[in-house]
Amino acid sequence: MKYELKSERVFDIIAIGRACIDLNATEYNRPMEETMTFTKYVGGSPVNIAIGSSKLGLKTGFIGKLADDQHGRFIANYIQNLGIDTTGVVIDRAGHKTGLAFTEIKSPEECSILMYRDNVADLYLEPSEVDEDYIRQTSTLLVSGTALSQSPSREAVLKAVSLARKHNVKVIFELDYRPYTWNSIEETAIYYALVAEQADIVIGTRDEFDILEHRKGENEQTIAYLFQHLPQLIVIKHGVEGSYAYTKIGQRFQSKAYITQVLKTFGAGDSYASAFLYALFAGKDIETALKYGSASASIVVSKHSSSEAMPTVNEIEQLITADEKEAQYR
Ligand SMILES: Nc1ncnc2c1ncn2[C@@H]1O[C@H](COP(=O)(O)OP(=O)(O)O)[C@@H](O)[C@H]1O
Ligand SMILES: O=C(O)C[C@@H](O)[C@H](O)C(=O)COP(=O)(O)O
Repeated sequence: MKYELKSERVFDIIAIGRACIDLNATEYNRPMEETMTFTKYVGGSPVNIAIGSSKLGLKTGFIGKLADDQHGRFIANYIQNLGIDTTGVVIDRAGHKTGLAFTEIKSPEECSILMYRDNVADLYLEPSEVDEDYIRQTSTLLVSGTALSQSPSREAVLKAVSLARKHNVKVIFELDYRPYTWNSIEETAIYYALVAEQADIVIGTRDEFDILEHRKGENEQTIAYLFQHLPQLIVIKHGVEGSYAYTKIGQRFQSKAYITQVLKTFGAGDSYASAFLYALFAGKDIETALKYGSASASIVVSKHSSSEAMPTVNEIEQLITADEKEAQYR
């Protein structure tokens, strides 16, 4: 079964939300208290997805607010050099700062993120800074849940979603739940539901769907709820246990995670989303798209960064083929 995304506009994907800095512990397998050096990368879920998509050859743009500082300029240069369109990027003139994510890698299983996100420029994107003509040029709009956590970014995103609907742009909602940017779980559930009900594709982990539904649920309950609304395709990730895709017409697809030598666990979701979406644009069926997402995530969790480590199509396909060959001998 296919859910085809058509590459018929100037952009395949425009992502909206944060572009920040990841500072990943250079000496890993220890607590952050004992880490003396960090390596700098571009980070932030939606820009990571834009980077991953662009590396896979999709025509990609980004809408977001960058701080007028060294970090903001580093991010802008990095994404421009990758060929991501930055027409929708706005520079903050009010002194807000770039968000920082320090990552702790205690062991491959024990990773955490220490985020510095007070007064971050990305959450100051104004509705007036979202341009209708830009949105109408894309086939899909990728919305990050964190961008809904505070005003005015929340209203900017709601405006983008409404323009997307007006211009027949498919809305992809990546739940991307970061607890520290929200005031309460009740508030998160309200805005998540608002956007999820209007999205065409919703992607998240099982835990993130629990936040959206404000209850501990099962996949079957989630799809029964969301398929009463606009979504056509729902992807629910279960970490190393694999992932599922459900269609409105009642199909269910599944992929395992590709076992690898894990260095750290973050970056999995963003690389998964870019490769899954790439595969839908490439005309692959949903089951194959799940494999692309899972293989891409497996590659990224074996490397040090989230953004820089985003794989090429060739790397993803080699991993899938090698796994299939190996399965013949198992
Ligand atoms: N330890 C792991 N080894 C290999 N693949 C993994 C691992 N953890 C996650 N993945 C892959 O990444 C996907 C997304 O991971 P998950 O942890 O569910 O999302 P997120 O990173 O958004 O929290 C999973 O569906 C799986 O394919
Ligand atoms: O999203 C962030 O702000 C931090 C990311 O850049 C970081 O690399 C990360 O946590 C990615 O996590 P994922 O959701 O597991 O892909």
